[in-house]
Amino acid sequence: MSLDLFQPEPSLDRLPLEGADVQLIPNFLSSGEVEYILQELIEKTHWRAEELVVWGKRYPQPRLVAWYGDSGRTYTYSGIAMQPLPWTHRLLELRSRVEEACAESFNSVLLNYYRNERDSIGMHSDDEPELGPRPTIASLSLGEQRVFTFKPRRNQTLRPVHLPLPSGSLLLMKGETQQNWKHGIAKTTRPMGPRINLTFRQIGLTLGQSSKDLRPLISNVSPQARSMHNESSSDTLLKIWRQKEIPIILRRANPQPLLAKIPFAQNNFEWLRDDQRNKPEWNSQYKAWQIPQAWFERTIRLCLRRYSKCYVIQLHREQQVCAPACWNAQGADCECSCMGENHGTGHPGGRWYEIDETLAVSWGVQKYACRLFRSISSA
Ligand SMILES: O=C(O)CCC(=O)C(=O)O
Ligand SMILES: [Fe+2]
Repeated sequence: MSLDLFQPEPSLDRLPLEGADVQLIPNFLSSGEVEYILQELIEKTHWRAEELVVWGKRYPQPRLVAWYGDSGRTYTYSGIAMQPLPWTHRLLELRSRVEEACAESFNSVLLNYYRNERDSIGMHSDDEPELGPRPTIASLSLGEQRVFTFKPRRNQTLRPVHLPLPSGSLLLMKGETQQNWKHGIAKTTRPMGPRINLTFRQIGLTLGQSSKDLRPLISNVSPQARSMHNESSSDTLLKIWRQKEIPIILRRANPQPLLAKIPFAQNNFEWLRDDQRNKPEWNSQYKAWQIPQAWFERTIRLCLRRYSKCYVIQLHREQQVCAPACWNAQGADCECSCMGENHGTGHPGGRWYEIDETLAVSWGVQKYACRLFRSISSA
């Protein structure tokens, strides 16, 4: 094994990424160090082959993973609350070197093992609430060089940035990076050797039991398996989902159908259909009716007429500035930052509903708003 005695000084290159703070230290580890650490990590890490469950269907995750860290930092992985494995000597050594380089401290590390060119990680942001609003993530790469792609989350005028991550490099993502950009590593057709990536993170307080049964319902088909969520608001959401008095309309990302959970009545099928050409379909897994997206406004009005109250759960774009399109809206659809508070207020004749309660909940990379609608006129 050869040691590089004359490594160049690590350099800190800041990437020109708008609304982000990303730095790359190309030679954080020497090639000699990488050689034995990579082999040791491949052999000694307790790798897990995870599965993603999306709508009841299982998909193997295209890489192996492992989670190490301080005890008591529960981590929710594909709906399973997981305890980290205790730090090994090697991981502690790497952690202290990384901490020194970026003047931050970390209490956990996620390892990803990309076995070959077919392994990948889908586009995602590491924006789980437990990481805090402006997390620093230090990402150490060993082995085959793979291309790390950044794509803007909202500002579509910005172009994707492709950054090759050399073996031994340390990538630091700080500040607003996770709020404004997604990242991922695509599969390639060119054969690739093994690569291990370690992301050091500072995880907030223990989450406790996760709300497993609701999770697959509103997580979108993101290959990003790791998802942590805000437990108190997700528990409230779970209670809302389980109650049987007030109907719930859940609008997920397009093109998935709406889910309508309606208190039991013999004629629900006919009532929901209301002479439409399409038919509601019963989803026995979620005990809810699947109905077309286009029925959103009509179904809310139907529910308010019959039950006078109705929960509406839909995507919430926290960063989307509330604008005239929202104030002058006539319908119930509102994804913007006001969570429906200003919605339709500028429209003469007023709204046909009031909002009684609002709840924002993070679920994986998505944010949802749950609003309780109450009818105020003959809807
Ligand atoms: O493998 C990498 O470089 C990225 C891993 C990553 O984004 C993650 O674990 O969140
Ligand atoms: Fe990530």
